[in-house]
Order: sequence, then C-alpha cells, then structure tokens
Amino acid sequence: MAGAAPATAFGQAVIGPPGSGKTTYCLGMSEFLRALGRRVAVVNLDPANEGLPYECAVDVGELVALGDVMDALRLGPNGGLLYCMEYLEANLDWLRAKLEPLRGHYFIFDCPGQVELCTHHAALRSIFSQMAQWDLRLTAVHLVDSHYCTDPAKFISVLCTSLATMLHVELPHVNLLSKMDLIEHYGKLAFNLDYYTEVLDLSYLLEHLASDPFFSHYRQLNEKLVQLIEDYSLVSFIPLNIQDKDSIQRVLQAVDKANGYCFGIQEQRSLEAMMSAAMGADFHFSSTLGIQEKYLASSDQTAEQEAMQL
Ligand SMILES: Nc1nc2c(ncn2[C@@H]2O[C@H](COP(=O)(O)OP(=O)(O)OP(=O)(O)O)[C@@H](O)[C@H]2O)c(=O)[nH]1
Ligand SMILES: [Mg+2]
Repeated sequence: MAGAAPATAFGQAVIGPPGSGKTTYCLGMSEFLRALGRRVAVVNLDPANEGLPYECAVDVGELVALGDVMDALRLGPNGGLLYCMEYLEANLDWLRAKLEPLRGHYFIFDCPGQVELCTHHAALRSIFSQMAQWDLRLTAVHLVDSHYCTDPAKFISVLCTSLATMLHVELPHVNLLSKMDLIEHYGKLAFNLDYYTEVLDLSYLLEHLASDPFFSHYRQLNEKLVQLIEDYSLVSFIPLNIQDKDSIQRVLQAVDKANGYCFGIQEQRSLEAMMSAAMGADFHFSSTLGIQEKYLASSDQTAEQEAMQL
C-alpha cells in the first residue's frame, strides 16, 4: 500500500451467490480469528448489504449508495449494483486511503453476490488485481450453499459457476460448501459427502441424471459440461459449518496456505495453534451469527421446509 516500504498484508475475498452465507461467514471467521489473536478488519464491499452484523472497518456504502444510484440512473437493483462496483473500481484511491490506516490488520472483504461479477464482469476482478499491486495477498473464498448437493443437475451448474469463477477472479482460491449444519435436513444425498467435496468421477452424476426423464434430453449437454469440469480438474470443496470451530479451522488452514500467510508469520502461527487448542472443542461465538433460530439445525419439520428456501 502507499507510503513507506509496503508491509505485505493478507486477507480473504469472500464471494458467492446471493444468500450463500458470505456475510455470516465474515462475522464467524472474524470472531474466530480475533479469538486466535489476529487483528482483523472486515471491509464491506457489497453496496446492497444492510444491517451489517459484524464490526465494519470500511463500508463501500460511504462511497456510493445503491439506493441513490438506482434513483438517479433509474436502474434496477442488479444494474445499480454493477454501477456501484464500476464506480468503486474508478475510485480505488478512496479504498486505498481507507485501508492505509489499517496496515498490519488481516482483511476480510465481504463481496456482493451478483454471479456475473465473478464469472465475466470486469469490475471486481480489476479491484482484486489492483489490491494485489498494494501487496495485499488475498485468497478468494467462494461459498456455495450445500443445498445444491441435493440435486445432481444443480450440482453440475454449481461446478460450472465455481470453475468459471476460479478462472475469472484469478486469485488463490478455496471453494466452500456452506450451511453444512443443515445438510442432514435436506434428506438422503445420492452419494456420500466425499463425492461432492472431492468432486470425484462425475459420470455417476450423469447416470443419475439419465434416469430422470426431464434431464435425459440434455444428456449430451451434461456430458460436455462434465467433461469440461473434469478436464480442468480444479474444483473441489471444503464443507463448512460456521458454528463449528474445527470446521472453521480447516477452512482457515486452506486459506492461509493458498495466499502464503502460513509461510510468512511463524510466531503468529504458533501462538494461534496454542490459542486454538486452548479454545476447546466447540468455539462459542458471541452471537448465533444472526442465524435465525428457525434456520439452526433442528429436527422439526418446519425448519426443514424453511431451510429448503435457503
Ligand atoms: N443454518 C445456517 N444458516 C445460515 C448459515 N449462513 C447463513 N445462513 C442464513 O442464510 C441467510 C443468508 O445469509 P447471509 O450471510 O446474509 O448470505 P450472503 O451470502 O451474505 O447474502 P447476500 O448478501 O444477499 O449475497 C441468512 O438467513 C443466514 O442466517 C449457516 O451456516 N447455517
Ligand atoms: Mg451479504
């Protein structure tokens, strides 16, 4: 970043479709990291985020307000949001000036959920690449709702968007299956969980789809999509239960490895290892992460029906 010899900063760019759990993840991960002794700054880059549940160090809403943009330019929510991201891209000095006083912190960027920002629109990728010039080493943490594992066709589409995101965003990357606390409420999966997280032989998915009269018409398309995904063999997922300390720890290890944090700050790492061991089995957050009681894993039917809308 600007000024004296730049101190390398590290962080996470949290991306994923709307409702995949990005903001909740930012809250949970920031609380976990602070408990480990890391100085954390959460930066909200989503102009549509309201009522942020976490302590927000920088809020893009101070630079550009989605509502004002929609009114002034007569745009809908999606067009308005894309305009806001292009406006941020054109005014990165503002962001740099906001981040400068936070040098020495570990950053978590809560990004907008519009899929096109991660698959083909240039603004977010350009913002990330500019931050890399400021010696800010980010890992893209891509959340996908684990609900998508319940339907082979949806899972293939999620694999395609995950692959497109990895190729477009051009950052070290970790894919997460989020809301794993709900997974057993979605009913029996066609395959065991490893199959979805390791993205094993996808021909089994095709067989599964071929038995469905509707999808049998698209067999050739699905075969080509599956072949593309397997040719790149880039996509795999880590299951995330945001309320489980060991689950967050596994995610953090992968994230720190991806952006090199784990190689850089040894003394911090050993302190954190001690802190984490001292934390005990289930790490309690200061809040239920804003996860409405009805969405918390429970056995009653309504939670299951409600959860199907997640
Ligand atoms: N059960 C459960 N619910 C979750 C979890 N994470 C998020 N939710 C719920 O899912 C909904 C969306 O969560 P958010 O964190 O706002 O998702 P987001 O990706 O930031 O959404 P956008 O900002 O709209 O893109 C909220 O009702 C959360 O309470 C989780 O790990 N488990
Ligand atoms: Mg959000």
